[in-house]
Amino acid sequence: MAWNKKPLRRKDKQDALFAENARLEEERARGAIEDARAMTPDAQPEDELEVPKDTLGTVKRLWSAAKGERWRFGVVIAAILLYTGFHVAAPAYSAHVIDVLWANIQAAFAAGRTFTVTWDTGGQELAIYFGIWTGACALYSVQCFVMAGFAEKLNLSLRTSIAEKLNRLPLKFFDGHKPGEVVSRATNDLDKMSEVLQTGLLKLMSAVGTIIGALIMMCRYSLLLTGIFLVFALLSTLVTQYVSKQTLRLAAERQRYVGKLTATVEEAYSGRLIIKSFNREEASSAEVHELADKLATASRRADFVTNAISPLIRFIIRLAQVIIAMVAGGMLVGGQITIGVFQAFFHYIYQVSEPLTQLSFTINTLQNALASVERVFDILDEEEVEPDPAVEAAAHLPASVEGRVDFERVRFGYNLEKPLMRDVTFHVEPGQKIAIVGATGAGKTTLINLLMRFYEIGGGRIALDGVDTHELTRAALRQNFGMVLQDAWLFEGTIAENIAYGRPDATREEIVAAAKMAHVDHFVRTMPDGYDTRVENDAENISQGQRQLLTIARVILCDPKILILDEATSSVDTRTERDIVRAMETLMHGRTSFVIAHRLSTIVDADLILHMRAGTIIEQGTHEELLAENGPYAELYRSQFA
Ligand SMILES: Nc1ncnc2c1ncn2[C@@H]1O[C@H](COP(=O)(O)OP(=O)(O)OP(=O)(O)O)[C@@H](O)[C@H]1O
Repeated sequence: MAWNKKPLRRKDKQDALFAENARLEEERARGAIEDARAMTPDAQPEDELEVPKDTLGTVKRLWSAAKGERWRFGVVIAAILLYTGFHVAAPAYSAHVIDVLWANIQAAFAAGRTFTVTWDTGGQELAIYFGIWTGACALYSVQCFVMAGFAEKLNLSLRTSIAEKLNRLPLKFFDGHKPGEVVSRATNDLDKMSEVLQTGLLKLMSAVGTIIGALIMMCRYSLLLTGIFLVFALLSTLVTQYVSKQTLRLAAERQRYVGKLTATVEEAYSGRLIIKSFNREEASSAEVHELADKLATASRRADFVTNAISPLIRFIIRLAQVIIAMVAGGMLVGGQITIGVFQAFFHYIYQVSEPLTQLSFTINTLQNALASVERVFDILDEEEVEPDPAVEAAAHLPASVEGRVDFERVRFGYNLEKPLMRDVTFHVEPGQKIAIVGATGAGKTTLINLLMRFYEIGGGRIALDGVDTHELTRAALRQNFGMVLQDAWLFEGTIAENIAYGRPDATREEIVAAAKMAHVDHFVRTMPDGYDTRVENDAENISQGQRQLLTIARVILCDPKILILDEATSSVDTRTERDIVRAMETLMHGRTSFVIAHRLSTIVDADLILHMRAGTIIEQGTHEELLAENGPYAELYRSQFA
């Protein structure tokens, strides 16, 4: 079912058309809970451990998506190269500075002078050293700033592509994907990508450059010391690799519990009335407590591994430093290295070991982000609706549409293997009222879906005023229809804006006139700010019946040629129901109207009744004709009114 209709609970319970409502209600409730679960941002814990299916392909595609912004990436690379050069040069130059200072100090002591730093006795070297670090800092800021621009522009362009793509996706796509899933692609996945580009990729690139440069310098100073360091570095890398896998696994476990707990709390919140009415409060809060306990345990483990393990890695590096200090100390005493080189070597150890400890974690995060990007591309690759014909090639409806509708041998199925409609034919004259009846799942909504071209037919023809709807643009077709559904959709905005949704240029007078015709003006005036009252918090303060009246006003304002009404059968009071019926009658006057009828009593005056079963029209005619035929409709009618 394409529309999320509200459950039907009415006095005429015996109505055979709605025998399955309870089951439907249950199914819808279940669907809503599943949707809520999918809406939880962290509902896909397995994301944490995901790797891309095609790393190279995804990177290439991301690169082509960055067209127009690649220069920024070029600037980042140049800044990283220069930064790495400065960064690696600094310790080597510091060795020179210390050796110069040390030589000057010794010379001053030998001459019995007090040593002071002047431009010629080390000042010049100190100034250059300061300049190198200032340059490194400046280049670091440049790469962060430009990379942020690159990542956010890329994010924006992909997000825009998704937003445009969603408009071109067929409804079939939305039937098969939970809303939370799609929202998560456009928000979480893209945010993850830009965050990782800004931190992870940047870190990775400058880490690789620094590690290579520093190791070259270390080898130039001493192969022996570098060898000792590499043994320990290898050990710490293995530990890091193992730990980062554990961290991700534990983080995934934590996210799984966060997801479960959020869904359970949401479920308990939305079902609070039912929970209370069945006295299940204790059971409900026990479930929440149990999940909260599990979450606390999972969080404790994840935090321990994340926080307690890095001292272990540092310990391995410190051990390396102690051993290197002992060996290097011997070399210093033996005159194989200078004091400046001694301290510079330790600088390089720091420069290599810090990024090394983070390298495998950074690589995991990058892979994870690429997997997110892949999911974004998956949406962008989804099959789109058949494009509209070009405006000049499209057929045109007459300037004044009359509202004649023809279904000719229409065939359709939601999936190719399972045809639903095989041969649906009927003819509607302008201004007629057509009632569509049938048991739940008979295909009433589907008929409307096809008329509005929400789905494409598999065969046959649907015509409006004799023009094949397939040859029209969807916008040209749909502008002739007004729909009033049971699930009256209001958005966050004022009441006036909600009424004027289809005609944002409508004047206040027109809005009020429409509201009066819909019998909702009185109610609106009782609201705190009248027509300027904001509909917020899912319109909880507006009853189901009032919402429906507001949507009727919305359609009245658009003055469409053809109406589609899902008869009001929601749990509204008798007076509101009378208002709705009257408002609908006003609306139907002089227009072709399709009414999805839920009660046979309201359709006896219809010009044409389409009785549907299993996707097919099994009978059609006026009420009298169908009674005279004495078929299934007559039987149904007699079962209700006998
Ligand atoms: N989006 C969809 N994807 C796949 N199958 C669908 C979809 N919408 C409806 N169906 C199936 O098509 C058949 C007709 O459904 P439809 O919603 O048209 O019935 P209906 O007569 O409007 O029912 P109800 O009175 O309960 O609203 C049902 O078997 C339903 O399960």
